[in-house]
Amino acid sequence: MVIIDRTFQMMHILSILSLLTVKTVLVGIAVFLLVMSYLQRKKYKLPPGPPQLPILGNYFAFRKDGRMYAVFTKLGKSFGDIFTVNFGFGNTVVVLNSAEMVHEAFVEKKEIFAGRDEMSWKFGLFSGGFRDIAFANYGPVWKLQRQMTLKAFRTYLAGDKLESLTRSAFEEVATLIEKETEPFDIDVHIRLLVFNIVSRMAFGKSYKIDEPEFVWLKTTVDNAIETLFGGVVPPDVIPALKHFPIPSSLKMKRLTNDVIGFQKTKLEDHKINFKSGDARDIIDQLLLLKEELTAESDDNIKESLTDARILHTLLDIFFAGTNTTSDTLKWMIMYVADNPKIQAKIHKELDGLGKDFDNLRHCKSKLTYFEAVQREVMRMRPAAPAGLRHQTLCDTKLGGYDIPKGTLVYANFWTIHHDPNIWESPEVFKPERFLSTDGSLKELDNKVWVPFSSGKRKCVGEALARANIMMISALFFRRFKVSFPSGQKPDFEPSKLYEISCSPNHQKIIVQKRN
Ligand code: HEM
Repeated sequence: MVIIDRTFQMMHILSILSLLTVKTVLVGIAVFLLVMSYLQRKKYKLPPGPPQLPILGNYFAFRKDGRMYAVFTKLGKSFGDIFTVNFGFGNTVVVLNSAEMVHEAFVEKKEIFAGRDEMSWKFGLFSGGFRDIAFANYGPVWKLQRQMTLKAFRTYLAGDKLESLTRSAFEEVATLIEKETEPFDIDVHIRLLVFNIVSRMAFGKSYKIDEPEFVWLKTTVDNAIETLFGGVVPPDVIPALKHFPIPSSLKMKRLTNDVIGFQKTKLEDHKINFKSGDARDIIDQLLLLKEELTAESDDNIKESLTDARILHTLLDIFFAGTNTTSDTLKWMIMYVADNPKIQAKIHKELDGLGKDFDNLRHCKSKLTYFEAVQREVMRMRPAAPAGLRHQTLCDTKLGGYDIPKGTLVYANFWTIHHDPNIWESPEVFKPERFLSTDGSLKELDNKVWVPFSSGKRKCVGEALARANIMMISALFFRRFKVSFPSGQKPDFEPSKLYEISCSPNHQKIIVQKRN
């Protein structure tokens, strides 16, 4: 009896102690963060920002509207071109909120602002320990990996490979669209089309609309984007928590294992049938480049295309390349549907190509109005309106403020694209703003038109994305005419579901085959 009593007493004391420990740890963290932030503010002249709660920072500002760029834009009205904001749990970032500030940081000080945050547990997990392009820090291996990937992309851009696979992927999806006799949501068709182009390019496979692998891939890409960018996971606040079975961390791990497993099968299949002289797709191109690098004596060069790096480059292509391209195409369809005069001009220009339409990649100079429409869509609705976060690689200054080494930085491209000091009536869809009075295209000002960002970290897929968007939309508008059902108000408000992307809400559209 005495032993049982003692045991109960011990258990009671232990449970009180464990409660105290958790409380003490939390209070300790709060005090530590406050002291650190006070000391940092004293030592440096940091950009201003909204008042912050202890631990939670400005967490509640982001709870109301999940869209990061929208919150940045709102804060920018009070704090100007450069400010500091805290997502919570010490996750502080500096936001660049004007064309001047982004240009100074990403272009004039490009080497300093080219870093990525290698402390993040979730980005590290997803990128296999930062072995990809998007999350890896700036350095010689990353540079080479990026160059090799661009080289592999170029094999598609240089010849007719991209156009012929785009045409065949388009034909399959156009047949499905033609079957739609009632107004419908075109989301799944556009995504199927883009997935099929990207997956044919990456590993030579295309899908049917109801094929389980396609449905899985589409859902997984959405889930991964949501999980990766949807708030803080506990191990990113306290690294030791990565060893604990916390639901959000487990979800992240499961998802990562699933996508890595998927790409691994594709890579292993390719290795079995790989022939040096006959590169079938991007995996083969990368394997070929890897073979060439094996003879190199420089370890950095060899390291830039290990199997793990090829695998994670493929993941980047899917995660950074599919939703961005589909969202841009969906916005374009919506803007054109809402502007019959613009649609008529597009049809006239495309019809005027005659036989040249069979070689779209050579028609860019004849499609000036159409190009202006694409630029205007990407200005109005940039697919990644706040890009990915950068990190400074050494102490620097920006806009008169100190930016210490290791500062996390976001650029708000949305504000630049909607700045009335740069664009006349920025909320009006007006492709003509990109044209001279004689109808020729104005030179693009890459300081103010930045859907793909700028500097060292500029989107690696820009050329591929722009070629894809041009060809898919040319094929689409040559074949179809679009409109909104009468009485239905088009919804141009970007979805509030996504933190870093700018996606249209689901809505119905009428698509008619032209004569
Ligand atoms: C309309 C389509 C697209 C838009 C608007 C877009 C936009 C962007 C933006 C804003 C960034 C962040 C740059 C920064 O951190 O400063 C980015 C990065 C990236 N994008 Fe894209 N992107 C598009 C399509 C693609 C495609 C098709 C691919 C691949 C095939 C791709 C691959 C990447 C990669 C790998 C990165 C990381 C680059 C790095 O960290 O060096 N993107 N993109």
